[in-house]
Amino acid sequence: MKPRIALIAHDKKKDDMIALALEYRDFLAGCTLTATGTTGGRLINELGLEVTRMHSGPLGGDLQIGAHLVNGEIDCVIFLRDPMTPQPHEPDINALVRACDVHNIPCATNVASARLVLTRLSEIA
Ligand SMILES: O=C(CO)COP(=O)(O)O
Repeated sequence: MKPRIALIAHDKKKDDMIALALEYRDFLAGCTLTATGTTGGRLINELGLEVTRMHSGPLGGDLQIGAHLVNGEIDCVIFLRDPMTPQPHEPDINALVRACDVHNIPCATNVASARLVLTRLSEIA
C-alpha cells in the first residue's frame, strides 16, 4: 500500500514545506497525501502534487487530519510548526500531536526530523 502522509505547515514554515516537498517530490508523488487547506493548496499549485485538502488549520483542518489518523488512515505526519508565533487553534495542534503519540504514528515537527522520516519511508516503501 502507498504510504499515507499528512503534510501541515504554519504560515512562516510554508516555504520550508514547499522546499522539503520539492526535495522529496518523486517519492511524495507516489504517496497518498493529505494536507490542511492552505498548505495543500500550495503543494498542488506549486509542485503539481495530488493532495486531498482538509479545512485550513484554524478552521479545524488539524482536527480533521487527527480524525483520519485515529481511524487508521494516516501513516505519518509532517507538521512544520511555528514555535515562535502563538496560534489561535493551539488546542487543535496539541490534539493532533497527542493523537500521533496515542496511536504511535511518526510525527516530524521540523525539517531535520522530516528528512529522516521521509528518507526512511522512501527506503521501506
Ligand atoms: O494552521 C495550520 C496547522 O495548525 C495549517 O493550516 P493551513 O495549511 O490551512 O495554513
